Amino acid sequence: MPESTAPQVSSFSTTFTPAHLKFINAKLEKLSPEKIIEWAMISLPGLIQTTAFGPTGLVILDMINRIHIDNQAAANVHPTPASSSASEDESDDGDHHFKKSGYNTQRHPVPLIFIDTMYHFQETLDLAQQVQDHYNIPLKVYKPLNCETTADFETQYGQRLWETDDLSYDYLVKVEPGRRAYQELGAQAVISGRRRSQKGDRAHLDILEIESGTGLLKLNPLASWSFQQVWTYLRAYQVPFNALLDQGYRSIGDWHSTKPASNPDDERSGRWEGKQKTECGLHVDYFKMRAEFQATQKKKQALLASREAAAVVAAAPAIQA
Ligand SMILES: Nc1ncnc2c1ncn2[C@@H]1O[C@H](COP(=O)(O)OS(=O)(=O)O)[C@@H](OP(=O)(O)O)[C@H]1O
Repeated sequence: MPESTAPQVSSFSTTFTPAHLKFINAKLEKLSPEKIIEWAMISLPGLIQTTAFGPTGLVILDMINRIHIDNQAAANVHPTPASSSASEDESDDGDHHFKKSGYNTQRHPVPLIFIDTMYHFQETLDLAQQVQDHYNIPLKVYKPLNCETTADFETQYGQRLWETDDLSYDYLVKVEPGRRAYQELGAQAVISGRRRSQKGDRAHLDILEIESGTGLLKLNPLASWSFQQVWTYLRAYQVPFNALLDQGYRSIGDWHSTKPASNPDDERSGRWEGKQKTECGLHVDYFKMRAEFQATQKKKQALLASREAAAVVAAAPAIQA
């Protein structure tokens, strides 16, 4: 049974009371997303961004890069462009390179993680590469435990696990790898691309949340934006985006649970179509999810054991005869 080590408790957020959180959120509500992100980059230790390269996450990523560039410029830092030769460096001053090369030559200041469920669209995987090239960022990819390929996953858990045991599927492909990422990177605060206009559980999303039990901070800097605002930003700043958006997709997850949006007023209407489900588990109570997963595994093991015992009993008369 895949297990991460016990979830760490964020030492930073343990100093927050509910009153502190309310106060901070009231302040954050008055800030633009850029200012929220800037505040987080300065104030929150162990800050990382988790993204499936949805339109919201791409806006956030672009904003982080712009803030980083501005900060470097303000601090008069002159990074060496990855592509320039030594002789060019001698003839031009650093500032010239900085302006000429733009943010493609900057080191990304907030670690970026992507959970590869093994069932993403090829368009999403292509975009992941495009984004890394565009921003010159080292992407940290996390996969289901002990799985390099889809075949590895299916050897361990069977084919189309989402049809037979949706909860275990979500835990194995998203929740556990995500938690492993947070542990390994020492994350204390995680930026996500959720927005209130995505409706469902997200309709009343706070900008800053504290995960119960672990104290992990979750920051949703674009909580107040509409899809249209996100889209306008992407086009205005020429941010790379998923080719599936041009085919009517609005929210993009695994290929087997994602379709173009069926309702133009509900951007997540193409996710888990025909099911009650609205979340993959990444943003629900971690301990509850883990407990349910463990209970399901126990039941499966008990069932297997009783089937094996029944088979032994059934074979017994044949052996005696
Ligand atoms: N596979 C994967 N890897 C890393 N991070 C992920 C992943 N799936 C979801 N997320 C994070 O959740 C944000 C909302 O995603 P979705 O609207 O697609 O919903 S869901 O999480 O799949 O239910 C999503 O926002 P974006 O950054 O806009 O993609 C991420 O912050």
